[in-house]
Amino acid sequence: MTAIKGAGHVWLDGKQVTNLAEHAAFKGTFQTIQELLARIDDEPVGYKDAKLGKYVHQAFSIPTTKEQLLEKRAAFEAWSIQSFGMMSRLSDYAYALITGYYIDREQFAQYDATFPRKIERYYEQLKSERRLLTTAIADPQIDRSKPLTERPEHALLHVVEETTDGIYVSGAKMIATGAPYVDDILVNTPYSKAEEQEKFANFFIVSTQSPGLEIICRKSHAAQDLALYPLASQFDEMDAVVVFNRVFIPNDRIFIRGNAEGVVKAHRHQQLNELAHYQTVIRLLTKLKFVAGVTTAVAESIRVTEFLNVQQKVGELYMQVDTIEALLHTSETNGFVQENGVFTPSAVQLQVARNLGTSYYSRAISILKEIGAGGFTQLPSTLIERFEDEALQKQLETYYVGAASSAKQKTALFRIGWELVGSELGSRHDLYERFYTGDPFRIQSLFFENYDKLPLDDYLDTFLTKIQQREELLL
Ligand SMILES: Cc1cc2nc3c(=O)[nH]c(=O)nc-3n(C[C@H](O)[C@H](O)[C@H](O)COP(=O)(O)OP(=O)(O)OC[C@H]3O[C@@H](n4cnc5c(N)ncnc54)[C@H](O)[C@@H]3O)c2cc1C
Repeated sequence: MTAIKGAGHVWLDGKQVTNLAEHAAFKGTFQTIQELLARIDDEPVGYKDAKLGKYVHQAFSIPTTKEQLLEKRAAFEAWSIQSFGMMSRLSDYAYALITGYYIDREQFAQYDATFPRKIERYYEQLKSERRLLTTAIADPQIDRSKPLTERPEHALLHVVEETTDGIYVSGAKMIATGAPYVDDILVNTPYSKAEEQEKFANFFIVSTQSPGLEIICRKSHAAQDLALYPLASQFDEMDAVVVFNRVFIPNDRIFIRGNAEGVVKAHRHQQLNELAHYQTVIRLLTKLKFVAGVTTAVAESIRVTEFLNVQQKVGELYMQVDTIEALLHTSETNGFVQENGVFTPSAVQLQVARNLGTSYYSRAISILKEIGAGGFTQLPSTLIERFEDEALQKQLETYYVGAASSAKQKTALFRIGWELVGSELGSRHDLYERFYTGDPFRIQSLFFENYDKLPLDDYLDTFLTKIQQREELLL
């Protein structure tokens, strides 16, 4: 079994956590990741790599046909179903990202001649060692109104010393989801800074064991009791700020060094990487199905399914699921073999799905809240069977019973609902789905920028020509 090492310097509640596997805030998720990793040894999550002679994650496969792409889908689905879509930054996303860079490696040689060789080596290492990887792109929120050139040096991650073996960097990055659990973090910057750009324009991968690298965790949303907190006890993937105090990055992990255009290109590549987005959309779909399933069960448990307004709301959740499913399906059907021989899902539908996801999830949670209503706060603070008074237990069973389910079944269901709509973990997921893919406002403008507008122009021309022809006829 692959052992998770976790990061070196992890800070929670002002204290350094030395043993993640045993710490209450990390234990459950640690176990979950361990179980997911074990599945790489089998299909559909893993495939046998011919060169290595062992199973590696499907995220690393390079599809040349639609069938091979669908094998990837099965792997992404298997991991996300096991975690109900609640673990968003499992390394399959980052694996797909690196696979995308690996496929297009020659494109980046113009920004750094060493890129192809280094990414090739890292891709092989990641695949073979089953290293865990996450990403950290955004700089800390200090004063977003200031143009980059006016931001203080500490606000942007920068090089403080260069040696023949690598660079020392200082500064911070927000946010790296899953940082305490991973071996490496991919660090880039989404823009170019005109002045002294070499200092700021670096794309590298840092080991979480690096001296000077501090992982500053947000408050833990994890819980211990599986029966009371089925989600928080297994799936708090944690988010963290990463502080760099003169962290050494060796040359072989610096993919683009001091090239402003190159780092922006690499960031755009992340924003447009179909294989990585394929994973995110599959994960989103799983999560929306989960919420739709919980909402249906909640509605049925109190039999409000008879009311039209409830039917309409739950129906909206099914439409969300079917819309994302249809987009995913179309991206596969419209997929094509690129010049480099790689079968790629069509990008537009994946981007639409990602963008819809930023508002769909909060809408789904809002619907679940409206349907479960007061039922989510009527839950006793512990399980009915844990009450010390047996007579009261019996009595509560009659009050908490559902229309067609026992009190035990119904309260267990509402506990999941509460975790989604009312817990800290639930709020974090709402925030995550709005922002994980970047600022939705700016991502949508990127969509505008990249959209093929020509067919729309052609349509308009057709209409205008028709009007003109009619006008001429009427003359
Ligand atoms: C739970 C969670 C987990 C995350 N995990 C990761 C991760 O693992 N890896 C990673 O790289 N990132 C991660 N992110 C970060 C994510 O990429 C950013 O949140 C996202 O890019 C938005 O940036 P920001 O949070 O700095 O918001 P800001 O950029 O500060 O935006 C705040 C508000 O101001 C507006 N605004 C700011 N600047 C402009 C501008 N120039 N023009 C117009 N409007 C503007 C925005 O529209 C927004 O409404 C995560 C975020 C969350 C919430």
